[in-house]
Amino acid sequence: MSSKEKIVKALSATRSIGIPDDQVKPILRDLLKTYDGNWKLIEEDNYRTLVDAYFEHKENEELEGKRGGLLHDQNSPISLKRPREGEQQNQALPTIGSSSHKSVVREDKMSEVNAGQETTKSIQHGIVIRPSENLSSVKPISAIHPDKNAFTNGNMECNSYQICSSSSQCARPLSTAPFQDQCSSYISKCSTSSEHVGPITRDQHNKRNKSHSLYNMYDLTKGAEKVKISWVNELGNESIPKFNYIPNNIIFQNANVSISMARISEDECCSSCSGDCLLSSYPCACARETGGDFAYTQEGLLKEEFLNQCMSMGCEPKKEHLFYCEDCPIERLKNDWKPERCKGHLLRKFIKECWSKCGCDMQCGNRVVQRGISCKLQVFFTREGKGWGLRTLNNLPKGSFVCEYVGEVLTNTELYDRNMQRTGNERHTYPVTLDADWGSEGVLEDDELLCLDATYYGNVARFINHRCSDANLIDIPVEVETPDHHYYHLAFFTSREVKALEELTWDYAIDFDDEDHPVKAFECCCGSGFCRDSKKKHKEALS
Ligand SMILES: C[S@@+](CC[C@H](N)C(=O)[O-])C[C@H]1O[C@@H](n2cnc3c(N)ncnc32)[C@H](O)[C@@H]1O
Repeated sequence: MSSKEKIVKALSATRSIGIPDDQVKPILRDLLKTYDGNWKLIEEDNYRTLVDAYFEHKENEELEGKRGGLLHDQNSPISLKRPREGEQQNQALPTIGSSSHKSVVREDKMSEVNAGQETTKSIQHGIVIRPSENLSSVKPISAIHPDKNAFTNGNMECNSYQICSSSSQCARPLSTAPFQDQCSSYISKCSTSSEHVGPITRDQHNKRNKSHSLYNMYDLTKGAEKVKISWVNELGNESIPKFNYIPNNIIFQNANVSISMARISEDECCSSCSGDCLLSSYPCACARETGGDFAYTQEGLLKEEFLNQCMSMGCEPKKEHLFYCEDCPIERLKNDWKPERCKGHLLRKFIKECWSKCGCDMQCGNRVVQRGISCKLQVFFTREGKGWGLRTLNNLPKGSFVCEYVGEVLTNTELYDRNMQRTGNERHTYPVTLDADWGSEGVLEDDELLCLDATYYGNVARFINHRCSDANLIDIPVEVETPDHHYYHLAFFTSREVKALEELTWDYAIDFDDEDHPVKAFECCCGSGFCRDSKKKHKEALS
């Protein structure tokens, strides 16, 4: 069917429920723009997205009319105007959608944190530092055994309640309450809620979508990223969960992240460079971390060799990639009075990007992650029972940067404390440990080890679901402003070519068979032929 025919069909569907063509046309034009011309998403469910968008638009128009303001100009019926870069950062952070499963703890925490956010003082590349006095209502850290959270993962370190920031397999799941068995409830929810046939009426729409906001649907970042990120639920009524979108990490309270020019030596930057370091005749100091060769190609992709090395290190780490500590806290946790010898901790490969002390410009080819998301992404409700997921709307070549994992920077102790306050009813968890450089720092105490928690504040990466072994994303640690690797950025790159509309997935490195772990892992619905969740496979075999 030609585009013209598709438009005629769409207009006749909306006309049949009384929506005038001239009013729906600009909405359709905007949806096509947002979905990158993907008609499938508009046609599905008898043009439900289009009808929803129309009613949302109408509601917003009425609201604005009441307030005496104009929502948009006539040429742009759905105004998606975003602030220019930089404008957003000193504003209150945007809140998304509404959660159908709120917890008291979460609500309390949100208001506490919101109180602090208004007085954000300084914003430094990648990290917004908030004065701790604004967060004085947040519960102080209780005395916790330093190793209470730490668990062994074969030859790797992980912390309980956290996703391993490594593609290696862990011998223990790193799960918290939301990692509990949720698949079945999701599936039953989906199958009952997707029965809508025919375009919906305004009343139906109002009842169902009270909390939807057209603006959120078009861009869940609310202008915080360079690109808009839309979200859709093609299966039911559930709205996107409530969280505050932040494009850069924010320190929660006690995390020791020291960013200073003085700490960056001349050897650790390229102050004499200019323009684009990738074009210079010899690699500058910033390529030293990656063996004298930049990790990126001039097209902005990760170099194949570097990517393959990272992937194979994760799957089958060699002895030289492992750090063995003398008094391993992980082994000590298992058997305090007679600990076994350390099994080794993976020393991961880092990318090092140029930064503010370097002489090159922002368009330098060695500044990919810090420039932020540039591909077209969409958050969608998955069919398999995993909740929300992330997909790409464009084909992505192997080695493409997708996004960084962004959240609040917490110490492991703070995360433990936060987890203790959870109700246990949360469906999903969003913490990641920054433990890629275990070896060089020696054994870290829990109030030194850093984590990222995207539960309340995070970016689009919080929607990336797990897939066992053959996920299409790999997480790679990236040094930007802190040469010591205690704090770093965690960036996702495609590990192979990914086609438009494919879900983007990441191997959380969970061991689903670990019966001893105090918290049950979620039942894996990844659908991979290499799925490690044997219980799930067993269930499927029986049915
Ligand atoms: C980082 S969140 C991912 C986004 C989440 N699906 C959502 O709706 O917000 C991690 C949570 O997603 C769910 N999840 C991720 N991968 C899954 C999988 N393969 N099977 C089942 N649930 C999964 C689990 O509940 C997990 O705690």
